[in-house]
Amino acid sequence: MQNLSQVLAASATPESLQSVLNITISTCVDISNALKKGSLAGILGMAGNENVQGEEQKKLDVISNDMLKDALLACPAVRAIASEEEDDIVPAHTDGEYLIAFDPLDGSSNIDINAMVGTIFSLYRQTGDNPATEQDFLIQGKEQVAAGYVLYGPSSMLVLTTGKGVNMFTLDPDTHTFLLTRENVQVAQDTQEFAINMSNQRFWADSMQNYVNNLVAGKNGSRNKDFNMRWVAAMVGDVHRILCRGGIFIYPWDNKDPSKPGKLRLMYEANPMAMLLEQAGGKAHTHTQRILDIQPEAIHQRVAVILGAANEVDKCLSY
Ligand SMILES: O=P(O)(O)OC[C@H]1O[C@](O)(COP(=O)(O)O)[C@@H](O)[C@@H]1O
Repeated sequence: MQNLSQVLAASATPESLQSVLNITISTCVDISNALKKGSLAGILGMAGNENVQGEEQKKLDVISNDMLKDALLACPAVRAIASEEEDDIVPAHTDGEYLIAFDPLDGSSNIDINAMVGTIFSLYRQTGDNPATEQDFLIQGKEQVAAGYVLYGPSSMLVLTTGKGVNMFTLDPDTHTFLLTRENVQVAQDTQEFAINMSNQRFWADSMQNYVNNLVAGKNGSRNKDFNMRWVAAMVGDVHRILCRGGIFIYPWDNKDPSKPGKLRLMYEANPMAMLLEQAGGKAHTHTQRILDIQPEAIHQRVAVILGAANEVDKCLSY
């Protein structure tokens, strides 16, 4: 079975990009090992601070962020980093080639119940003579040179694209290496499985309420087929299910806080997942545009997300 380095070399991935990916992913192996210890290592529970999003940080949000930050700032190919847990971007090496944005621990509400969580990352190639600024990160998602996530579940899995399809790797706990277990993943065009937090239904736009009501109506409704629902409460887990067996994932706009266009963050949640879905033959949109075409305005910008099976995303948008 091929390991990650062999797959990256075989796909002619530039060595400098390989170095950033290898450091990111080997740090995820350390995070995976830490997670396995859980409360034995005293790493569960709250950290006692709030992040720039106004969310209470979990201890593991901070621990995983510090592990990735320290490892990436020490990598000469890294120009700067941006993280869900960092207020501002952090410049690294001015002569570095890559900007990396990451969500160190996605699905934080699942940590203390021992459910699925993950690390999501997005890379851009950019050089410059001056230390990087936030402005340097505001690049459309379609310019990403790599995107992926590590899912910490029953097994730890890496799902990665460098723009040449999507591959899945499984962590061998004995050798601590990711081995290729599924190549060139493709998502079915149609589906009968949807993922959305139904408890927010009364806050959605009428169009979204109509769309979801028709899913729930199943055979008795205009869709003439039954739909199943799943909600992992960790985007990384819901997207992984869709890459494995299809489906649609939606975190729509809602009027709980009309000032926010959505809950999920563009740079280190929506963009990397959108690149993975499109590389796997799926689609990823907000209510109004393709996510990878969005011109970012801020590092922690939020967007609505509708992604998954291409025909079902089109159906949802038709509402
Ligand atoms: O709590 P809700 O409304 O179900 O939202 C769950 C969503 O929020 C998130 O947990 C947000 O991510 P973080 O945990 O990184 O803040 C997503 O992973 C998930 O899809």
